[in-house]
Amino acid sequence: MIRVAVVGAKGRMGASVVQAVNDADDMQLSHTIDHGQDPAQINSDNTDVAVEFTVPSASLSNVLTLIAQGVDVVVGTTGWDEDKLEQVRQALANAPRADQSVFIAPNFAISAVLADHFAAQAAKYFESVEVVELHHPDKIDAPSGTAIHTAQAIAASRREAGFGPMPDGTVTDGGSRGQVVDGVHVHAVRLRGLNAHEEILLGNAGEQLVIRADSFDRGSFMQGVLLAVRKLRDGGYPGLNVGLDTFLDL
Ligand SMILES: NC(=O)C1=CN([C@@H]2O[C@H](COP(=O)(O)OP(=O)(O)OC[C@H]3O[C@@H](n4cnc5c(N)ncnc54)[C@H](O)[C@@H]3O)[C@@H](O)[C@H]2O)C=CC1
Ligand SMILES: O=C(O)C1=N[C@H](C(=O)O)C[C@H](O)C1
Repeated sequence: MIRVAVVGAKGRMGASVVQAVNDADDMQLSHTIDHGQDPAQINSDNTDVAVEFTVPSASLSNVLTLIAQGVDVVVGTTGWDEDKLEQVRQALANAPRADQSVFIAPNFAISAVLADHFAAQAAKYFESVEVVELHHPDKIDAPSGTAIHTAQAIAASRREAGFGPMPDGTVTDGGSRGQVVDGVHVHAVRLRGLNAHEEILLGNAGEQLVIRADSFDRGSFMQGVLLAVRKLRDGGYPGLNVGLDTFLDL
């Protein structure tokens, strides 16, 4: 049995992970931790893999603690930038176990991962690309971690293809053009009734391609979370890996 700890267990995602682990034949819960409880209770004697879904302001500290405890970590919390990722790499370089792993995914739903992949492929064939993400109104960060990841993938693809900036004649902007991530405009909608959705709009003169991914409920993320737990437990992914495509044949 894979011994799994859940950090952020009382949250929307954490509670879903607790249920998914309880429902999995090859896993058992070792710890459920939430705000105010010490993640250092989790260690390599009682846990194989910790799953972390908390808040962007707490995630790095939790992950560094878990690395020091000798535990592999699957992270779904958003808010990662290059500086934070580098701190994780350095902590892993000094980790108790040589083959220790941290896996971070901005999105564990296959629809979102494929949308991201297809958007990066398509971006080099279109003059204009913009990203719209739509979420439930209880989400605390905007734009979504997924949308930032998508915009960065689109920008990298366009750079590789030798593309310059996109056409945009906007002169006055009170914020309506969204946040510019790596040269790509990203727009965030918050609406009761939604869960997690993303649309990538690609345009040329006289034509448009729309790529859309919809997560209608949190169950959509669980297959990806359990896959990551199993992959880390089986080994072969030492160090820091980012993105569910790490485990997919794309
Ligand atoms: N990668 C993915 O596929 C997905 C990622 N997310 C991300 O996961 C994160 C959590 O999302 P939700 O569960 O919707 O949020 P939530 O607000 O429902 O849950 C967060 C939980 O973390 C707890 N928490 C806060 N500080 C903590 C700390 N220091 N230690 C332990 N627990 C702490 C809170 O008490 C709460 O129970 C967000 O960053 C969200 O964007 C959400 C859905 C899918
Ligand atoms: O907070 C959410 O709900 C989600 N957060 C992640 C993000 O910010 O990309 C993943 C998914 O969009 C749901």
